[in-house]
Amino acid sequence: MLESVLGAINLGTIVLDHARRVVVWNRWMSQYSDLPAESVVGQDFFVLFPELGGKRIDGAVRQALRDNFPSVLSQTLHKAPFALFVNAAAREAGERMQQAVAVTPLDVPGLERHCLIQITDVSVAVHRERLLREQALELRSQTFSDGLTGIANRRHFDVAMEKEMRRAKRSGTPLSLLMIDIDFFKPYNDHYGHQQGDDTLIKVAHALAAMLQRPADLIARYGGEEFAVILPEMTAEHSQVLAEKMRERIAALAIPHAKTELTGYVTVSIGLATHALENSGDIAALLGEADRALYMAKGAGRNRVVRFSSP
Ligand SMILES: Nc1nc2c(ncn2[C@@H]2O[C@H](COP(=O)(O)OP(=O)(O)OP(=O)(O)O)[C@@H](O)[C@H]2O)c(=O)[nH]1
Repeated sequence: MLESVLGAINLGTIVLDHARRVVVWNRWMSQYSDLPAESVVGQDFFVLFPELGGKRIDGAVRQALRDNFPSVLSQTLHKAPFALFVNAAAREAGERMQQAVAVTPLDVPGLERHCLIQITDVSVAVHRERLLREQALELRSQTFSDGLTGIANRRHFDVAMEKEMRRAKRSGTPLSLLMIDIDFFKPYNDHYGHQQGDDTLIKVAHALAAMLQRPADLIARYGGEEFAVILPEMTAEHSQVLAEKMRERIAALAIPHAKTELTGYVTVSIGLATHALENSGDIAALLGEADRALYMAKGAGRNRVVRFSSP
């Protein structure tokens, strides 16, 4: 009965005696290792499988036999200690079965202590776990990026802004913010249609994003056709130079705009504000200042950069 059970059980079962010789090697082990019981029983386990010598399993067997101490091998550290393959194709490709291994001391009446090694196939669980992890990463990136343009979304902007404002205050470095808005975008949409409006938003977003070179610089889609750029450790003067280049770059894209009152091409207006040590304030104040500068750029004729200065 016990032999039948051992043969049918869906688990690798190995028993070693006190001298680490194989006593039991069940059918599951033969099937996935391609080694029949006859070829292994009676032999020193670690001579049969020299690659396991000195590894965690070696220590676990030693602990079980000598100290009567059971172990479960960490699945993350020891994914596939045994050369077991789910099928011939996997063997061919060298892809080992993912394994969970437990080593348990076994007291056999009248004999010295033995140890039992149990191996479970966890390939399916590991695969599922990997999928879940990938999905989690994907979801995370979706919650932080704008679905249309692929740049950071408003939530990402808010998180980055908090972080950069804290950093600026701590280190006493300046923090600049640009607010960029496409000019006459409503008439653009009305004339060319929403789909082409979307395409233009994407082009503008990508052209602006390509101009940022430092890792901490961040461009986000702040609203419908409005972008915000966080520029840590950048003075008002430098930010103004960059903003001017951005404005020129969008004009140079030469995206036709039949309904603009300006150049005949898509243009942007940019408001700029900087907080430095002396006026380092809160996020709402910085946003308000950049917004006010953008409003002034619009009022002054659009297609221009305006730097906030206190009245
Ligand atoms: N295609 C498209 N249009 C959008 C999107 N989000 C906002 N808009 C449009 O952007 C336009 C914004 O227009 P307004 O803010 O009124 O201003 P404007 O026409 O750009 O004029 P000024 O900003 O004063 O130069 C509106 O027509 C919105 O429908 C979007 O995701 N896709």
